[in-house]
Amino acid sequence: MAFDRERIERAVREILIAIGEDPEREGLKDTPKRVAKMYEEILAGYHDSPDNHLVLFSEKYDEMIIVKDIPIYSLCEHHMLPFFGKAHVAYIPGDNKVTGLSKLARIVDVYSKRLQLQERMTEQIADAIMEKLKAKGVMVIIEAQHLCMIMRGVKKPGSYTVTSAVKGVMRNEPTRMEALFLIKGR
Ligand SMILES: Nc1nc2c(ncn2[C@@H]2O[C@H](COP(=O)(O)OP(=O)(O)OP(=O)(O)O)[C@@H](O)[C@H]2O)c(=O)[nH]1
Ligand SMILES: [Zn+2]
Repeated sequence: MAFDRERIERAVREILIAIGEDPEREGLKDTPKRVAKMYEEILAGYHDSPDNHLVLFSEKYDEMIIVKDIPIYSLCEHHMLPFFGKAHVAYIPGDNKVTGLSKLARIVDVYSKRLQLQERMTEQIADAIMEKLKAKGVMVIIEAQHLCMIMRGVKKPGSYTVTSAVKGVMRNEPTRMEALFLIKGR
């Protein structure tokens, strides 16, 4: 389904009324429009897929490739509040096929710009790289702070959630250790 901006505008206007605000006052009159436009941007992943980004090219390289500290911003599906932090992506190419480094970050965006669970997003990124790149192995680690745990509910600022998805040969102990060392070492 296409992104329905007008429907979001109507819904946001309803929320403004429901919380006791005046949707016609100057500061708020364009807010439904702004929020709809914002959702279109930060939830753009629903209309995107790794296929739109993954350009493969041949390179005789069969060692590990890591792009680390990729900033991520997503929305938790339970509260629609942001969670944000860093993603680290490591893969070992198969068939001497690699992709542009920026494309790994683009895949992170495809899955983070949706209503998500951190665990699911981590798996989806790893599966996409494994499958589309025909990689021999993949490790994805995401460390994030969830605003739903910070500004409401249990209110635990400073807590981080770390998730990992490890596929293929990356599951072998020495390879896994090498990836972790390269990701964590500065
Ligand atoms: N596993 C997982 N849980 C998440 C994620 N984002 C938010 N949550 C949790 O989803 C749960 C939803 O729990 P509920 O009890 O249905 O909602 P709630 O009453 O608002 O829960 P509290 O946050 O404990 O107040 C909470 O424990 C959140 O911390 C995520 O990415 N992964
Ligand atoms: Zn939440």
